[in-house]
Amino acid sequence: MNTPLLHASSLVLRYGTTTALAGVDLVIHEGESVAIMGASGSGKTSLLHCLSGILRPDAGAVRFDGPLGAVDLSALSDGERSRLRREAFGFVFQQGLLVPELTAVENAALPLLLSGYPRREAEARAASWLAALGLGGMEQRRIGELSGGQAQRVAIARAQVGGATLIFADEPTGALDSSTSVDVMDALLRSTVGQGHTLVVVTHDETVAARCSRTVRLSDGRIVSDSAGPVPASAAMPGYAPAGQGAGPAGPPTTSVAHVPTTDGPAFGGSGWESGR
Ligand SMILES: Nc1ncnc2c1ncn2[C@@H]1O[C@H](COP(=O)(O)OP(=O)(O)OP(=O)(O)O)[C@@H](O)[C@H]1O
Repeated sequence: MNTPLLHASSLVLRYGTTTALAGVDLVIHEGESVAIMGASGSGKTSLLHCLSGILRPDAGAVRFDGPLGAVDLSALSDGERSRLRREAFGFVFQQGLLVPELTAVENAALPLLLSGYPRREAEARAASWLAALGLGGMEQRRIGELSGGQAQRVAIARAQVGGATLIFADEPTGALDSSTSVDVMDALLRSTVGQGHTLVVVTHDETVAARCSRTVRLSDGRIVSDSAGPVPASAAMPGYAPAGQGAGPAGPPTTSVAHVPTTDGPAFGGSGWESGR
C-alpha cells in the first residue's frame, strides 16, 4: 500500500490563457483509491489526463513506477504514451464510451483484440470479466440492450481486461441514479483495490469519495486538501480545512515502456464482485 506508483511534480497545464493546473504535486501509492474532487473547472479532468498520459503538461513531470521500472510520462513520445496507456492503464469514463454496434463481450474484449490477441481468447477473457462483474448471460447483448449500470460494468471490464493494475475513472457514476451508482462503485472498488490494484477517480459525488481511501481536493488548478496528509500553508485556499498534500520529487526519465499484459483473468472467487454493499 505504501509503494509509490505515480509521482506528479509541479504540474502546470494551460489551455491558451486558461491555467487548468497551476503546480500540482501528488504521489499515488499502490493499492490506494484516490478520489479527486473540486468545483467545476477546478482542474480535476485535466489532472486525471496528465496523470494518465492523455495530456502532456506544459511543465512538471509524471513518473510511473511500473512493472518494468520508472517511466517519465512527459518524456515519452505520443506513440509511447499511447502504448503505455493501452498496456498499463485502464480507463472508465462517465458514459463508458462503448461501441453500440458491438456486443457486451466484444466491447470488453476490444483492448485485447487491438493488442493482437486471437478473438477466441480475447472474448473468453472478456466473458470471465463480465461474469465476475455480474453480467454473466449478457455477453451477447448490444450496449443499447443494457441498463446504464450494466453498461458501466462492461466499461469496467474493458478497462481491466488487459491486466491493467492502475485504473483511472472520470465521473464513472455521473450518469447513474444513486442506487445504481452505489452498485457500480462497488463493482469498481472490488475489481480494483479489492484485488490490490490502484484506482484514481474524478467525482463530484461525496458518497463516491467517501468510499475511497483518500480524497484530494482541487481549487483553481491547485491541491487545497488531501486526506493523506498536510500541504504547505501557502497552497491552502480560504474555506478549506487544513490543506494536505504530499509532494513527490520528479523522477529520472527512462525510456522503455514495454509491458506485457498479464494473461491472467480476473482474480475472483465464485461469488463475483457485483454482489453488493
Ligand atoms: N479543451 C479545453 N480548452 C480550453 N479550456 C479548457 C479545455 N479543457 C478544460 N479547459 C479549462 O480548464 C479548466 C479546468 O478544466 P477541467 O475540465 O480540468 O475541470 P474539471 O474540474 O474537471 O471540471 P468539471 O467538473 O466541470 O468537469 C477550466 O477552466 C476549463 O474551462
